[in-house]
Amino acid sequence: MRKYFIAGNWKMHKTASEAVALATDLVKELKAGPHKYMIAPSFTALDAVSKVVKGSNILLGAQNMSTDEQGAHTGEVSVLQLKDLGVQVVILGHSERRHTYKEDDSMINRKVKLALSHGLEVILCVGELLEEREAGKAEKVCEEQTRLGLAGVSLEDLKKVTIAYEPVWAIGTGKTATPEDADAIHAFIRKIVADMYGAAAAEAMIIQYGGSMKADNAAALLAKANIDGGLIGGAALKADTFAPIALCK
Ligand SMILES: O=C[C@H](O)COP(=O)(O)O
Repeated sequence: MRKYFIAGNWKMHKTASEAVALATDLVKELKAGPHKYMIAPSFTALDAVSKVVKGSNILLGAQNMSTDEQGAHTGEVSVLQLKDLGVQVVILGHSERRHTYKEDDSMINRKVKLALSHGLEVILCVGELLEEREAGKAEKVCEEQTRLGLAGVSLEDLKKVTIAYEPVWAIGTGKTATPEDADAIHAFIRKIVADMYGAAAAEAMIIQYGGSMKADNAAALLAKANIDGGLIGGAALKADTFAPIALCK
């Protein structure tokens, strides 16, 4: 049986007490789960959720991080502050950060390198907009975001990186890439990683799919050779919609 990396990105949902309730349910439900798991609550709930997942098989993730270790960065959260709360994984370059908050590849790359230098795992998100897909540029966009996001990352540190392919037009829209289309982009991203780091590193790279992944389409997506897990938004907000994905065989 393949071992997948199933991650929940709770985005800007849930108060701390709601987050604790969901995390408590998930610790119970995923206890014997066969896969690797992560949940990423809002910054405001990290401390409380950290105490719930401690000692469980669920890693604690953050949804973003500052480019700098400390300093005059009003409203930002640093890698040291995340580590202080027990965060083990950080999602970087999510399309909502890229497109709504205008984070560019060089900023994302600084964050990737800073997180890795402090021993955090990174989920680096890449993915094209609808107009880019329609213009035949999906591969070009994913290649650029992968190459620029990973620039300067050593082969050793690459072991702590997961790539999440999230076609922006599929996020929160109910539209999912077909398993075949998603797999083709995943295979393409793997080729880029092979070109940058060699075949063994590319083979070992976990590439998650994200974009309206739900219990009823997860199995078909995860059956594809190049889809190694999921980064799940909407369906991660309830135990009874997340657990069936997380426990899939
Ligand atoms: O980080 C998660 C993705 O943006 C997917 O979100 P979604 O499952 O709500 O489409």
